[in-house]
Amino acid sequence: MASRLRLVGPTPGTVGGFAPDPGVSGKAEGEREGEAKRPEPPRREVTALGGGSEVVHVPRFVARDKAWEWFDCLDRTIPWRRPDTRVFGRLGPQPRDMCYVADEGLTDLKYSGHQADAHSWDEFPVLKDILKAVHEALPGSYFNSVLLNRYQTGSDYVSWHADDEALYGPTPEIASVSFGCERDFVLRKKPTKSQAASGSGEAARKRRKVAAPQQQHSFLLKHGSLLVMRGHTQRDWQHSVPKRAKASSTRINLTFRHVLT
Ligand SMILES: O=C(O)CCC(=O)C(=O)O
Ligand SMILES: [Fe+2]
Repeated sequence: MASRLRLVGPTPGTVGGFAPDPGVSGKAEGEREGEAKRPEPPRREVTALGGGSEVVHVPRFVARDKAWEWFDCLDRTIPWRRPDTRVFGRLGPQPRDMCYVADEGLTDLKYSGHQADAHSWDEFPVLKDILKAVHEALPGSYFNSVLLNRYQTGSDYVSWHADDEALYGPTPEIASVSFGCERDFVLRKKPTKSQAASGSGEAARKRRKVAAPQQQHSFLLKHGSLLVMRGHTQRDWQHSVPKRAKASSTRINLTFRHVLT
């Protein structure tokens, strides 16, 4: 479906935490004497999903080399774990590695029957650097936790879900930074109450598809990209990172969240 896409210019010099280099002295055409040249800010694409839900995508949030430096550091130093979780009643290893970092004293994060042990930011200076870049790119935002996921191959994935736990409040902002292998990130509209009541079987799904094709949006999340979900996105939409046979290398994703205190 056609997406309602807006391209907007970000706050100059703040995106990605990469403020203009004070040493840059060349003047662009039309620039006034004494005015420092600013590097082009990364392009932002804003997709209005309707009903007060919005996604902001910054494909080149982090410069390539810096992003590889961060990838290597995260890959090597994070104590990755693959815990058992319960999906549709079945207990099994989560189909990706994870780690959770949060401010001290916050409400615990529980999902799919698993309680994530929170590490401290002080253990991982690299995460503080990435958090700083995210805060500078999103003035007014405040994140106090991050869930890290590592997808080792294209068989690793995250299934359809919404990050709609009560600890994030009714309209959470979630900032997702990706490194390494590019993967599709797909959003689909949650079924309405009457659709859900019409059944969950294959026949009901087909009936619904004919009556109203499910709204869906897909974003290719590249190395060094940022994607922000805002407003009612967690209430009204689900998201997933599907398996991809062709994805042969590791991807690391960080979702920064604000746990209400
Ligand atoms: O890996 C991603 O892009 C998304 C991860 C995600 O949705 C989650 O951790 O809740
Ligand atoms: Fe999620």
